Amino acid sequence: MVTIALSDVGVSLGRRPVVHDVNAVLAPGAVVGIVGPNGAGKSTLLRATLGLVASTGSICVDDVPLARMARGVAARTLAYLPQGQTLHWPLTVERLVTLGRLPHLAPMSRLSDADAAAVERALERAGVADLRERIATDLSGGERARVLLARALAVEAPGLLADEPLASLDPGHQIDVMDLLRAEARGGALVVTVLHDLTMAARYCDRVLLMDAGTIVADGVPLDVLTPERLRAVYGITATIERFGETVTIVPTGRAY
Ligand SMILES: Nc1ncnc2c1ncn2[C@@H]1O[C@H](COP(=O)(O)OP(=O)(O)OP(=O)(O)O)[C@@H](O)[C@H]1O
Repeated sequence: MVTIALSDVGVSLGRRPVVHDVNAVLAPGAVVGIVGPNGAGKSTLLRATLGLVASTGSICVDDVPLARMARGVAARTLAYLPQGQTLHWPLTVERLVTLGRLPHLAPMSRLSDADAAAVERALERAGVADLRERIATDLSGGERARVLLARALAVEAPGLLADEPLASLDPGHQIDVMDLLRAEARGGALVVTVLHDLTMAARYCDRVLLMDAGTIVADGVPLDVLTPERLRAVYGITATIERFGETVTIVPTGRAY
């Protein structure tokens, strides 16, 4: 289990402040969605939380300042699925997913049976076991996205930070991935995921952080956060929000000018 505490987090890129005044405690056992318009700072916040970009304020992972954690420990604790990653090396899917075990390996050591079993579980859970012999650079965008998710799952970290895991996926695979993220959380993991699909955020997230202009402007259960007024103010859209029993649908209907 892992808890991430963000206090007054800020990030500047190229001298531009792109994230500021972010405060949140992210506890295990939940799917936390980060939503907000393009350029709001979602990916940058995720990258700062992983120590991939320099930040101000404080980021603690289980009460340990991220800056003081050894890289290997951080990499075993927080798995990362980056946004739209391009693949350059013609590796087989199985080898690519095996790279997810790197944080667990001592230098020059071989994969253990436990590593191989973790890779197998990740291939199965991401639904890409049948692609294992394929060259990853030859895959379609959606297939590649699921393979990269499998690589992140292979880490078997207590925290999973996923940046737009639904991009390129067809509706069935979107549901599969969100079901999988929810299952991870129900198993005790902390799952933090950037999403653009507000219906998926409302249906699958236990908590939603709505970002605008570099900071969190609302934080809570999805339907408390994703109100028509906020969607108008933050995204500049009108939207219908409907509930059918347990099922929620948020459909953007137009621009609100
Ligand atoms: N290297 C950089 N130098 C300067 N500004 C940058 C740099 N990288 C990103 N930015 C800016 O930081 C802001 C936040 O970018 P970020 O990628 O975090 O947004 P996002 O909310 O994830 O957006 P999207 O939904 O489009 O993926 C944007 O305005 C972006 O142009």
